[in-house]
Amino acid sequence: MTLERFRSRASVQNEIKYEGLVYQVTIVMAPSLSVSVHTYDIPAAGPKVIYVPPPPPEEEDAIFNQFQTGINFDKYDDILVDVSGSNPPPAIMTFTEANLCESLNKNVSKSGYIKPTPVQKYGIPIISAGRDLMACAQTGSGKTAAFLLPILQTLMSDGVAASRFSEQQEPEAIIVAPTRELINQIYLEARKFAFGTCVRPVVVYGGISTGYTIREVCKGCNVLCGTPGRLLDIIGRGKIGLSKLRYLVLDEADRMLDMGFEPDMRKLVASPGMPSKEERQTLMFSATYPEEIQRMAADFLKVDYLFLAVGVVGGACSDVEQQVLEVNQFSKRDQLLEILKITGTERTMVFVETKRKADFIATYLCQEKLPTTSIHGDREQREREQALADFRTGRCPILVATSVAARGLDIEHVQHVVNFDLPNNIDEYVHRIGRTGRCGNTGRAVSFFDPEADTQLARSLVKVLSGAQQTVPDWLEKVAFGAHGTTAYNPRGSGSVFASTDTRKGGSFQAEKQAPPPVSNAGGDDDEWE
Ligand SMILES: Nc1ncnc2c1ncn2[C@@H]1O[C@H](COP(=O)(O)OP(=O)(O)OP(=O)(O)O)[C@@H](O)[C@H]1O
Repeated sequence: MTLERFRSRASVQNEIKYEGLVYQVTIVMAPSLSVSVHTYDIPAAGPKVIYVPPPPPEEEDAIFNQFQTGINFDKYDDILVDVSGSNPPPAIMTFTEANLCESLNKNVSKSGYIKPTPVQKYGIPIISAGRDLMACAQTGSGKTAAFLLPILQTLMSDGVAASRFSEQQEPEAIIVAPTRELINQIYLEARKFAFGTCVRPVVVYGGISTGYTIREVCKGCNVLCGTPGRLLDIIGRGKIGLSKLRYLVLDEADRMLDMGFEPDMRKLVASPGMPSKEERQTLMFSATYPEEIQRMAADFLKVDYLFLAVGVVGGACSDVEQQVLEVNQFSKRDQLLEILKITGTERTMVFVETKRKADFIATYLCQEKLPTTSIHGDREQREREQALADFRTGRCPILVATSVAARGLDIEHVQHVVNFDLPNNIDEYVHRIGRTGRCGNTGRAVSFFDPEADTQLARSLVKVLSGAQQTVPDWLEKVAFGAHGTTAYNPRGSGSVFASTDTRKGGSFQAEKQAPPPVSNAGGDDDEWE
């Protein structure tokens, strides 16, 4: 018998999957024992990702690089706030009342925070009191610190410290967000507030080397920030234990629970060792909460969770001047050029519907000698991070983006947002225009409304514009209420009036929307997301 024939009969083959590779181990039992190992990439995961992102800044100045508050920062105090649910703790008015420990207080001051924003005034004591929370506050109004500060405060006062000596790390907090760039931003915020303490945040997301990610986790991990896919992967590999978990935070919670991510979130809470919702604290934050998502969110929260609404749930930030132009498909490019010629080197984000279009428009603008970069789900992670860095530094003051950049990104000096293509649901619009007008600064958003494609959005657009005290063009009102012969609904009727929309009380603002969005919020490009 030849050795080959013997192998086929008497060998044992085993496949071991580890760090993005399949190790195919062949053990031949006789005539002499031999072992061979072949490796290949796990096919489903595509080519092995070897990108290791540049290390985060170490210098204090860069860590505490501040986003300057704007002239309207104090106007946040005028926004109506509603907390629903039983026995909410009283709000705090100052950071001093938050009783933060010395290091955290120092880091808050070094970040340039002088007084808390409304979502912080109400959110911090609710979280410190151990309550579950669903919080809704407008874009750019400080939701990240609203959950990070009370979590870090508890971990610091309990003397939690990262340990390098364990193969399996057991974080006290897990934070999830829908995109790589956003979770990295949250991680950098956590790292800033934890500066000089023993609490160690770590970030895990797709598109970077798994081996590198695991090594980072194994250096010690108290606050694990992750996108769902990579988070589940790391947990599945046994690198993360959940027995010490106290906090589970869903940022952009409505997105995390829509049909794109809901299965992953359910998998996460069903992971072995995950404390039940009664034993952990679950916190959800977003600027938008469709009612059907709120109802489903209750599955993840304790029955007595508190609902915090700062202003109108799903409302746009009124520091953004919104303009809607009627533009057909074929004149969009010329209109864009006109706008960009006026805005000059001011930082502008241009949102388009598809990845291909993002490349196409970015190339077109570069040919027109406008320094432009782009970000979308088909670009490699290295390119995505470079694009964002070029935009942040102003090297490329124009960023063409798909939905992947719509939520959460906090980039200073973004004065303009252009919706080259409108998204197919209004919540996505609210998030996109919220990339400007942040932290009390003013901004401007121009949207191209193509009657051929965008009519279904008209009514909710009118509602959002009037809710943010913006001028509603007559033609848009006609499109919204004329063509389809609707009711005596008055688009300006209730927009400026505060309306709480805790579904447990029965909603109002969201309920008035025409054609509620499908349960997916993703916009056109679902594979943009983690
Ligand atoms: N109390 C404060 N004082 C000064 N600046 C603050 C304060 N709170 C937050 N900021 C800054 O405001 C900016 C916006 O905050 P953040 O990104 O948390 O907003 P957000 O509400 O999460 O927005 P989005 O809905 O777009 O995710 C950040 O640069 C943050 O550092």
